[in-house]
Amino acid sequence: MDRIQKIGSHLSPKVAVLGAAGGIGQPLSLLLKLSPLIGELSLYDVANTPGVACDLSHISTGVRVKGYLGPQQLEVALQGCHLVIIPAGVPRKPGMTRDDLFNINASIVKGLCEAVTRACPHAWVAIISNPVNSTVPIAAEIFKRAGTYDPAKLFGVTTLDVIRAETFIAEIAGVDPCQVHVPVIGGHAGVTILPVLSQATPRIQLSEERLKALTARIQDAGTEVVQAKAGTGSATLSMAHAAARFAESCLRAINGDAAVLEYGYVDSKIVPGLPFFSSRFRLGRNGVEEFIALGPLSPLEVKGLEVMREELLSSIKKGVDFAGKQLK
Ligand SMILES: NC(=O)C1=CN([C@@H]2O[C@H](COP(=O)(O)OP(=O)(O)OC[C@H]3O[C@@H](n4cnc5c(N)ncnc54)[C@H](O)[C@@H]3O)[C@@H](O)[C@H]2O)C=CC1
Ligand SMILES: O=C([O-])CC(=O)C(=O)O
Repeated sequence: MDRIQKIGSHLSPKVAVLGAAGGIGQPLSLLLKLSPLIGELSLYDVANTPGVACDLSHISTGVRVKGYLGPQQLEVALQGCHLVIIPAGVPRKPGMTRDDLFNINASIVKGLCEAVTRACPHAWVAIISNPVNSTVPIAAEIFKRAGTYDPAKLFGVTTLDVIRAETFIAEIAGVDPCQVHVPVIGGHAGVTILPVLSQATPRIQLSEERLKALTARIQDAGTEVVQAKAGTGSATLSMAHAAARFAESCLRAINGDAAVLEYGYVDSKIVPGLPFFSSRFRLGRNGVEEFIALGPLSPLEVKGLEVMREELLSSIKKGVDFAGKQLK
């Protein structure tokens, strides 16, 4: 009886993927369809969602799948959602920075977040669309203006940086990536991505030159994929896995697990002067419930934190200014 009540008291969360028919959206939706933590999957895009939803709906798991197409169906798609994941927007081509995507993706994220304020104002929102360093501050401004902002429930997804750092360190250390833990802090673009290699477990002993090279590889890993894909897009499969891992953490917390540790780019006071910052936190039912201190940084990492400051701050300001102009 006790067990039945416990199970019965759990939610069967409804999760929306906005941009569900895209390069990230499709494999992410597939992974979410396989999740035991989800009751309903709401797939929204401006193209091709009926086909993606129909295809996924034939997979024999308990997750109900519905597809929604075009702006007139957006708020219907969002009704009752507990978690909204946003990979909508254009990806990079070789030679572009993530910031080059701002002009198109800022408006897309703004429009989607406005719909969230009307249809599911209490949902957790996880933003994948680049430039994450700016799109998350845009979302925050939209939510503030609507009076629905809960800083504990808005995230930029930086899990891919953590996954890459785990993978590259595992290669060097010759261990299973599952055994690696490494903090990756800051933001999600170039020098704003700061792997804290001095805190990696298992400990890695590398010369300063090799530490710098490993740091640079983690910072430039997105570009490595963009170049390998040669004009057809950026990371999609590894990103889908990363977003599914992040979503699982959110869903565990939504369902009452108060001991979930994650990384994400959030409204933060952890580094004075940087109002959005990615670091480790503990999730609970209410979202981010506790920030984990950064811990001791090596001289190289202290320098990395200083080097990122200007770029991260200017990306945050760009997002806030954009939202301010749009909302006038
Ligand atoms: N945070 C991260 O670590 C990462 C972020 N990204 C970013 O994710 C975004 C998506 O990348 P991909 O899936 O590869 O691009 P994609 O072009 O394959 O897919 C994007 C999807 O968004 C849809 N879309 C466009 N406007 C929309 C709107 N207003 N409402 C709903 N859907 C809309 C498109 O129809 C398309 O299906 C890009 O901005 C990319 O830079 C990519 C990899 C990692
Ligand atoms: O590099 C890109 O444009 C996509 C991205 O954010 C990543 O792969 O980390």
